[in-house]
Amino acid sequence: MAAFSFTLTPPLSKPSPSSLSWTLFSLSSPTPPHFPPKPLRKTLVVFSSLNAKPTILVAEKLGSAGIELLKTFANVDCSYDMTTEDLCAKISLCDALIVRSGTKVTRQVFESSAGRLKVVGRAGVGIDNVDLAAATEHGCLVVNAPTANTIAAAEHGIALLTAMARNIALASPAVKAGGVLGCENDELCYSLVYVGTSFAIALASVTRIKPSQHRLLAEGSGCGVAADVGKWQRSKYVGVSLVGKTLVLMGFGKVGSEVARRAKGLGMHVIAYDPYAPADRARAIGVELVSLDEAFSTADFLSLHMPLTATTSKILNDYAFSKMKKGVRIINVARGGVIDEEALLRALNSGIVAQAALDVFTEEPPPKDNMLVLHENVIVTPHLGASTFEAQEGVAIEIAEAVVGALKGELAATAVNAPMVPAEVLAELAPFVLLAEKLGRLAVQLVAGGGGVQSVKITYVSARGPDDLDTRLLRAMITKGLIEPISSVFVNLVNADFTAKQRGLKIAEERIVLDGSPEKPLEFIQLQLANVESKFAGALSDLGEIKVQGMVKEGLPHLTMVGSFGVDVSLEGSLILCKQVDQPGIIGKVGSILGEGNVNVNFMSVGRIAPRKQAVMTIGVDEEPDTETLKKIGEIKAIEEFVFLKL
Ligand SMILES: NC(=O)c1ccc[n+]([C@@H]2O[C@H](COP(=O)([O-])OP(=O)(O)OC[C@H]3O[C@@H](n4cnc5c(N)ncnc54)[C@H](O)[C@@H]3O)[C@@H](O)[C@H]2O)c1
Ligand SMILES: O=C(O)[C@H](O)COP(=O)(O)O
Repeated sequence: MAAFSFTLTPPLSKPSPSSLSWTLFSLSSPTPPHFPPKPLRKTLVVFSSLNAKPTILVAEKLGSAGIELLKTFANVDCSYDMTTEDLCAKISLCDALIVRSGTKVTRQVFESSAGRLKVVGRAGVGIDNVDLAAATEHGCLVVNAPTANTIAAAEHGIALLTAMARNIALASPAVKAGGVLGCENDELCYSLVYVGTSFAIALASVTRIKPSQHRLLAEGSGCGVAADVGKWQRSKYVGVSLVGKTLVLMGFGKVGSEVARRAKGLGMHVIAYDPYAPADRARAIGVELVSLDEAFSTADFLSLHMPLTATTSKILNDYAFSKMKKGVRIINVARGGVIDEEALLRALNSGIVAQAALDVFTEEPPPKDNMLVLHENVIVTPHLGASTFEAQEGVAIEIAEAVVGALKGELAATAVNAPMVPAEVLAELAPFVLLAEKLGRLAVQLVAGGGGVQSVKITYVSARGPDDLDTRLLRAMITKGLIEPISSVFVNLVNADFTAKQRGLKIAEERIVLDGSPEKPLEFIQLQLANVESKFAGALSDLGEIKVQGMVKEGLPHLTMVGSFGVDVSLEGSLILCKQVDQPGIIGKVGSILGEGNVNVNFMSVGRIAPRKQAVMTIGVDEEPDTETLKKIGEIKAIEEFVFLKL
């Protein structure tokens, strides 16, 4: 009697949290997610909607062009000024969320989304208001709009620099209060902080105060503005020149570089501290990259252009100020948190820092009694760096395209928490991506016990050098294939590595370079699962590991090896693996049983050690055979074991 086993488990389709679900490939027809689309599309992470439009929640004001673009694809809910509670309440009804810097997208938001939120779009650069770890853990892609507000931010940096150097923010309201608005006894007086049009800064605050309160307020707050209203004080507002002065840029990325170009045009000597910036890019702009100590000790003006990270947090602190020249001037259009605000206040009061111009604050808006904001040598704007009409329209379009693209499953070029794979690389890798997932699905179903695997070795064999093959996508798809069939989690490119780690799945990758034509990115992929029992002994290698191997033929994934048996079957539909003693008539017998069961065979191949010795027969089937049909196959005498696998 033949020993046989067959599996109708585990279930491969999972309940979706809503009618909208994510798969890794777009569905061209409403077939179950485990059936691959044909032809394969160039997609990474795909939002598949069988019948409903996705819903996009826009939580902060976005340029109209972006909103219009979103509306062509989705239901758009523009709800501004929501509390955290409001946001958490709404989010489980939304597939995507778009924010600027004013909304904190916390872990609570992802948890409240109950798996529905698939894309967060940050309409701007800084993503410090999005909990990226939580997004990744929830398989939510985060995209940003990193380029459209660069120039606006750089212009704002220059505006603050020049406005500060020439006391414009202080002088302008003083003149206006006396000469334009008037400042009569007991009349209410408006104090406008206005930076000249030539520097593209508009208003900051409007304060209604009585003249009798001016001096009091000024003395109490340390702010010179109110006390000086109505005065034509030409000697008080003498500034400092920029030409020949050293401007230090902390962070030499997109904004930093644009500030550098402009500052050089003003005749400044520009140097930068940025350990990650390429020296040749700096040289091309005529900027020298210097050490942190040199940056601190040589600056006449120091302008911040780095992201807020654990390393940059409070990078300007007491130590930093102690290294600076007396009279240094600070500009911050990056993030409030890169400055230790209390240390800056001390440095201003001690005279080390002569002036500061701040667009961003640790807490936004800053509390009313924030002593930095009130300091007479500090000028402020309410996070206006990106706020030009042009930048906001650009950002809105950039983020709308990114979010819609991500929901459609297109490559997210501005993904923040997933690998960005260039489109041409993706196009080439697409069939291998499908192969990788199929091999993972197949391998895990060969494991006895349903407990999954603890370690997998992936071998990529290619004629290309190891540096020419980006395996992140392939690894993610193998992980998806290994984990999804035995769990209820959805794995995608965003959360694959995290999910593997969380489940204790160790992944070792090896690349073998073959002689041959490097036209194809890969010859084949092999998976080996160690320390597991198999429900199909024929899949074990000589070393006792489950081993499967596949390649792409004519654009389609093929299984080419099971254990030590060479086979060749297209990885479509489902698969029956039979181990038998090679002899005439077996293929016919299995074929007729399947025919009787109305199961269509799409591929068949036999791999054998030698004629009349043990062989593995692989049969690709379009339909799932019923239990009776499988039982009949198992009863064929020559068949030692067999397994049915859903791909
Ligand atoms: N105020 C605004 O409205 C506004 C507008 C746009 C950008 N920003 C902020 O400006 C900053 C820069 O934006 P970007 O578009 O130029 O970003 P970017 O990524 O192009 O550049 C950031 C640069 O900082 C460098 N950097 C990172 N860590 C560093 C460290 N420890 N020390 C020195 N340099 C470091 C990076 O190497 C990179 O070159 C970000 O914080 C962004 O959020 C603010
Ligand atoms: O990081 C950014 O892009 C800027 O800080 C702009 O932020 P905002 O979108 O809130 O203006």
